[in-house]
Amino acid sequence: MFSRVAVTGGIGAGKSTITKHLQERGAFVIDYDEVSREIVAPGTDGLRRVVDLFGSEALNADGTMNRKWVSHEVFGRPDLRKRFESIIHPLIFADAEKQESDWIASLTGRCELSQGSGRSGHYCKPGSPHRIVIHEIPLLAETGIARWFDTVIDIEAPEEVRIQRLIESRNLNRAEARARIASQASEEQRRQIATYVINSDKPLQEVYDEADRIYDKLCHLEG
Ligand SMILES: CC(C)(COP(=O)(O)OP(=O)(O)OC[C@H]1O[C@@H](n2cnc3c(N)ncnc32)[C@H](O)[C@@H]1O)[C@@H](O)C(=O)NCCC(=O)NCCS
Ligand SMILES: Nc1ncnc2c1ncn2[C@@H]1O[C@H](COP(=O)(O)OP(=O)(O)OP(=O)(O)O)[C@@H](O)[C@H]1O
Repeated sequence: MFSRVAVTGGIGAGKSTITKHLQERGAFVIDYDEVSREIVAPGTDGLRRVVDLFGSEALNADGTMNRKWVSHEVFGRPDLRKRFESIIHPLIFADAEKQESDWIASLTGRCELSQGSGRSGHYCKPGSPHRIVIHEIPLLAETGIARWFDTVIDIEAPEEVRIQRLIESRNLNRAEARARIASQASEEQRRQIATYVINSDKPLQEVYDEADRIYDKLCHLEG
């Protein structure tokens, strides 16, 4: 069988760090931030629609989307952010669904598929090797799609810790970090949709050990 797992958490909480670790343990990972870049690459319908919304100021000289400029426009202006997201999110979900279907197709022969209750409608038969697909979705609580997943792992860290991480590693200043956090669901809202919560405000090895315990449990599920 396989399990559909969502990893979520506020910006800078440590989602990518944990997901990358679980990828090394064999999970198939779909990174929604990465997909969000691909669907606005030069020449895509996504980028054309973004330019329709914002005008050509949304473009860098080389024709790529000017992410810094778009960030300044959308964070702090919820109406504009919603319009932007209404273009981007359906494209992200469609791409992620395709990545998952392709992955399922690649399991054929290695894992017997049967109809199941998941969104994709396929589960590997009991007794087949267990596979985990992780969807890394920053805005899981915001987009209301948690029910698509068998398990939701929520990564959390105190806001000040996340702000410091963003300043150090993301080239964001304090005001930009705060504006992004203010655009996201609250910790309480994320906890409400979570099967498991991992606090990432501790040494990385301890975080990995906690993630491993959850991963091991998921791998032994029977379907
Ligand atoms: C606004 C954009 C251009 C900023 O680009 P930038 O390179 O600075 O950030 P990046 O894409 O690496 O995202 C970093 C983090 O910002 C946060 N974030 C991104 N988009 C949003 C949003 N619409 N609302 C709240 N937080 C967001 C997430 O925590 C994400 O992990 C970009 O994030 C984007 O296109 N956002 C819309 C797509 C989206 O919603 N992505 C989240 C996937 S569900
Ligand atoms: N337990 C930890 N201890 C120290 N630093 C950490 C820890 N977890 C994550 N970090 C660091 O914090 C930064 C943000 O982590 P990461 O990129 O995993 O977060 P994220 O939730 O994926 O962020 P985003 O929402 O921006 O994609 C990175 O520089 C990472 O190395």
